Amino acid sequence: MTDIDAFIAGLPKAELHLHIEGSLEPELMFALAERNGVAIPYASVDEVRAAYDFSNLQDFLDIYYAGADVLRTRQDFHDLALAYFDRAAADGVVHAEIFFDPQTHTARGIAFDTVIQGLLDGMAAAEAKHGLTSKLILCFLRHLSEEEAFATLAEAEPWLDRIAGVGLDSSEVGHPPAKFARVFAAAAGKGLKRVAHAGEEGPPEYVHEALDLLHIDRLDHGNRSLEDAALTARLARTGMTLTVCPLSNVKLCNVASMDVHPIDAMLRQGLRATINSDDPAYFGGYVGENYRAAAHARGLSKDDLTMLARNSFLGSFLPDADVAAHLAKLDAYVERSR
Ligand SMILES: Nc1ncnc2[nH]cnc12
Ligand SMILES: [Zn+2]
Repeated sequence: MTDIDAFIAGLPKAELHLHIEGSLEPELMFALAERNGVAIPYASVDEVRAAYDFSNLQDFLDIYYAGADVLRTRQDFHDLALAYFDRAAADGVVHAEIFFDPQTHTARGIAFDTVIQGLLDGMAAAEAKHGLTSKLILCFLRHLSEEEAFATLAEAEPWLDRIAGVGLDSSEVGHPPAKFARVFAAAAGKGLKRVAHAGEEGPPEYVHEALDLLHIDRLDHGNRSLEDAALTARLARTGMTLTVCPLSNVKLCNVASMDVHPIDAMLRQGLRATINSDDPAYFGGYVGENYRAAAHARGLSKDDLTMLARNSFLGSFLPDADVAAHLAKLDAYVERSR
């Protein structure tokens, strides 16, 4: 382990961009398929991993939605969540704000309540086991209609005190944020925070829409904002958090290789960038691996890494006092590491 790797391992961090369905490891996929008597189109774990070769977001999404079919019971969602939290805790994650895609499950006849109860069970178990705190963000699938998003928000109504915010994910190009302006306004009216994937594959215009029409509190990915200097300056000036996912960007061919990843350029331009894993079971690594890959390829310094971890707490939806407590622990860690 290099000095930088050891520094990253011990660095307290929050993860702000993680799709819980994207943490389904092939081993758990097989175990759940067997437990639930679900047929899957793979003969072995190696065959599953070999299928994870994507040329774009849609290639990945097709496999990701198919994989989620093994998730059937409250216990399954608990097991999925706790497996993620175990990995995250091992990487120094002390707080996680995780996405879930209820429509992927309700469309298959799995009740919204089954999904959320299982995830909440997993979150409680993680706090008891690791002291790792977490929040839930309900994502609307943008390839589905506004009407379906409103129906999902209605299903979430009994659970609103357990949901921190709403997000927007799935196929970006052709499904601009504008399509969801009214449902995001309704979510805001219910006191929910708002985040959206924008500028992952879609143009800078989608980031403008996410800001101006969805009134987002946090920007997921946002890479293509860099193509628009005025937009980049606006994001920097307003202290907007970007949840950047380096391994995802490379796996989905949005960035040609880690050697040219713009994470350091983002920091230099004053953006509040963070590092996250997106769909770690599919993209080759959890948050620690994302930090390590970016650090080695882009020559990130300990100061850069500390800034990324600091940004993860500043960009979280934790109360100010909790953020301050996390930052104090981060500072103490950095001081000890000098
Ligand atoms: N990277 C990503 N972009 C859009 N939708 C997603 N759903 C899961 N991962 C996603
Ligand atoms: Zn994502």
